[in-house]
Amino acid sequence: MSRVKEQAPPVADGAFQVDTPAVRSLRRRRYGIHAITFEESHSPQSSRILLQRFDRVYRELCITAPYGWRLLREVFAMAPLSLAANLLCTLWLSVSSAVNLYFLSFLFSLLEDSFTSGKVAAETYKAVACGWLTTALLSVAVEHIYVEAQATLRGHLRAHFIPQLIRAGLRADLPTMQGWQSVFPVTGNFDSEIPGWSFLQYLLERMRTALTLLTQVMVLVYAISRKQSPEKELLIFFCIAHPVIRWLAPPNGIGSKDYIFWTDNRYYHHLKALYHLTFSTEYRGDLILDGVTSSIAAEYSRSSEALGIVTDAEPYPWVGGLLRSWYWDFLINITLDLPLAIYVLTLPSRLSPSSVTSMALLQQATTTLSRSIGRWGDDQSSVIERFSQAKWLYEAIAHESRMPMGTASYPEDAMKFSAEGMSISFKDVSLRYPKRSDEALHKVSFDVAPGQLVLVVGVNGSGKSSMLKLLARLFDPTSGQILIDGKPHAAYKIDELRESMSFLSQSPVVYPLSVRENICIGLGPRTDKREGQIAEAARMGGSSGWISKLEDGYDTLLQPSYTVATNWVAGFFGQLSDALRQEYDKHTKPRILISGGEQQRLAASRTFMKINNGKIKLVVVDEATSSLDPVAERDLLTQFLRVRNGKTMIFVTHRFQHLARKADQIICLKDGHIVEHGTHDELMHTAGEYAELYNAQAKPVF
Ligand SMILES: Nc1ncnc2c1ncn2[C@@H]1O[C@H](COP(=O)(O)OP(=O)(O)OP(=O)(O)O)[C@@H](O)[C@H]1O
Repeated sequence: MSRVKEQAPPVADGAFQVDTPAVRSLRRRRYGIHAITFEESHSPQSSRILLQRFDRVYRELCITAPYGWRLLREVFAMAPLSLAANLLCTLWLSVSSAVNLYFLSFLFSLLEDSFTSGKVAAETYKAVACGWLTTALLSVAVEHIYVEAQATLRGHLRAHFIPQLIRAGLRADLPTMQGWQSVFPVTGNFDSEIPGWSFLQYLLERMRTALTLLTQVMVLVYAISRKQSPEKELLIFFCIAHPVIRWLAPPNGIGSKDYIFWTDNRYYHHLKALYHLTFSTEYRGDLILDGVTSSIAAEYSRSSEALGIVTDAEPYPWVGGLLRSWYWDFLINITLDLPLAIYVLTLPSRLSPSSVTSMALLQQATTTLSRSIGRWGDDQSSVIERFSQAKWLYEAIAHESRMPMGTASYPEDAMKFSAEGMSISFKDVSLRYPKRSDEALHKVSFDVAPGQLVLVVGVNGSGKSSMLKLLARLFDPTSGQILIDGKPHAAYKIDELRESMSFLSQSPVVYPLSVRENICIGLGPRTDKREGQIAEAARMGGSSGWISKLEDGYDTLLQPSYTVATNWVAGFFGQLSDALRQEYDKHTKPRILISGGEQQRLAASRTFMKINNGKIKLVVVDEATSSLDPVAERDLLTQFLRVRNGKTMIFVTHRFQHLARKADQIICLKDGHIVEHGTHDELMHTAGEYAELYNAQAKPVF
């Protein structure tokens, strides 16, 4: 990777926003195509600033440390043996290198004695060698146990925290989940998601490195202090020079500061999109149909030329266009490699048995210490950061929906469940979505009596789906009130209210579960899901036909969430052996594509399963037949009308001829306003918006 000349930054490089007075500011840099923004602490200029910084760290620790402590206690309570095994292994691995160093220095002093006395203490040599060997064997065994102990502890954490996170995640409202990354400490990558693990690992690692360093230094000091030779001071100097220089050197790159980076280079984005288009199978069919395959290469070359030769390496902390001055790296290297050279060069003037063993000890000591210091420096995160992660985890687990939750049961009279539909009143309801300047609904008012069939019509973007989202409380109105059975919508327990509604949306999802689970997902865990009922729901939704053609029938996984992993280099470049490739094919579950119409039928079957088995008082069907053929659409609507049985039903559809005369009332929306409202005959009479939409369905285009 080559560093290229820095491009002109969009804003002048330097501090542009003071965060905490005199302590933190944001700085910007450019590195190739990337812009980087990071927090930088000012170098302390006065004791006052230093004090402020300590105060800040102290206050943050006071807030976050109790969470870390709570996490540790919880881990101890749930997996005491596993935690103890981790601690003991860490302890041994921390001191083992110092023990090795001790044996080495002991061996050297034996050698020195042998040189000066001319006698070889064979038994002592043997004892030291045995001790050394045992330590090495023990370390190998402990490494193995440590790997297992870590895996077990991760398993405990996963089993303990993920269910709690899932419950909290499901409690969150829709607007919160749209920015879930800031609320929940998950990346969406389940395979590597182990809540609390990075915190524990950090503590164990820090403990290991600190102990290693401490014991190594102690052994070295002990070994050197026992030496009789005049080079004692020289040895000490060489041993500490490297650690001290590394300590003093500024971090290479952004270091431990928080940073974000992005690229606003439009050529780069364009190239990335074209690359994705070419190699992603989902676009290939459309690319061929659109006849653009030949122009993509030319388009790529054009944009590539416009981009020029520029680095797109991601600015990780250790680069980021912020390399430290060259002399620091020079000093670090020279203090690591040169001591031995200097020592050897000056050796002839004072050659002794002690000098030879000192040389070997020096070599071993600088290498070992340097490794330990490097290990310490590798993890740039701070204690506060890790404790904050523990705080974040507990706050996420305790997360409650920001939507005010009611306490009233729904329905208040449990006996009325299936007997009567839901009554709905919208009173001057307006809705403005976040980050939108216009209102999706403006002062909408209407009443629906229990058991009525309501048709909502209007052109695209008129607010039909928004009205239904309010009913399900995906959003709350910006102003106005919604009454359900005479009570404010928000007064009810939201789960109970939603359990009595059944929604079939305009873009149904296929969950990454089996066909059977896709049909049953709306039901509570305690509901009896008999095969006959599932088959009946599939039949009513029009899914029986296509499901019967699947090899695994109802057990088919339509979107497997787990694919077989390979060491991708071998896999991608065709170097996987035939035997492994066969194994790969055997375990790879392909994604089974079903048509848009089949997806809608599957979702409809799910809705019927809920209607047949739940206590449904309201059925909402939002443009759910758009991909169905006319026969399937008619059959589906007939099925809905058959299960009506006193339930309130709301249909949103652009093809509403079948339903128009059956509807008790029709609401016609335009630009978020109700422009017409009444029965089919009344609205046709006025010859307004509704009549135009109705007649347009029958009119030929040409
Ligand atoms: N989540 C959202 N965030 C911001 N704006 C939204 C959101 N959902 C809908 N809108 C906007 O609200 C307006 C009404 O949208 P809505 O989906 O309710 O219309 P619709 O009548 O159902 O349209 P269609 O017939 O195309 O389904 C549109 O301008 C749309 O862009």
